[in-house]
Amino acid sequence: MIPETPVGAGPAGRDTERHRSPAQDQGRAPFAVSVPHVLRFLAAALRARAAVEVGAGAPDSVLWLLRGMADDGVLTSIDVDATRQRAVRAALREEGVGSGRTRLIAGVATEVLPRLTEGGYDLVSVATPAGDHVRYLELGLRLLRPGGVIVFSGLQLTAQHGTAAALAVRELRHVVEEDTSLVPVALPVGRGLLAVTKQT
Ligand SMILES: C[S@@+](CC[C@H](N)C(=O)[O-])C[C@H]1O[C@@H](n2cnc3c(N)ncnc32)[C@H](O)[C@@H]1O
Repeated sequence: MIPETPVGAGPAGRDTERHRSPAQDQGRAPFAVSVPHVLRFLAAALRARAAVEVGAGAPDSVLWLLRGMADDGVLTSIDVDATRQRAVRAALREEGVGSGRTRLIAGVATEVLPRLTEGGYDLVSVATPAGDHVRYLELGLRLLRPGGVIVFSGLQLTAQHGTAAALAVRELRHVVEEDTSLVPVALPVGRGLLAVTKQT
């Protein structure tokens, strides 16, 4: 039997019953089809000690990534919206997450990512709305150590033809398919998820 994972337990902090989001509720289940579960799984499988998140938005993805990462792992989270980052910082404090576990950077991802260490990361998670995904793939792959993974969530894999979201997915898919060194998997999780690793 797979043991139930108590929400908030583990490296990211203590359990808090008060402010439970839908994603956290899913953490009560042994397993669930959810983006946070995939992020935690990838972070754990990769034994991630260094990860990057593009588009923190809400605290959930930050907390679940940290839960999967090594106890001393550091998550660098980039978001252009400083207000959202303040909310993330407050949630991390409330969960008892040590300040050394995260590096919150307020900025435009395409400007911040090139400043990060090449080959220094196990996992890159992209959760921004459709737009610069091909650029994020290029910049994200540069950051990964051999065997590292870049994962896109909220991709709208089934977006209506002709929409900006559909175009973004088509472009990303085209670039991934063209590069035979890349190993992708698309999953119907959330609005659609694509994980890519590079075969070396
Ligand atoms: C959908 S939310 C992310 C949700 C969150 N990761 C979760 O699942 O809990 C998207 C976030 O991307 C941020 N964002 C959008 N464009 C960005 C950019 N160019 N650079 C950095 N952050 C960006 C937005 O401010 C927003 O907070």
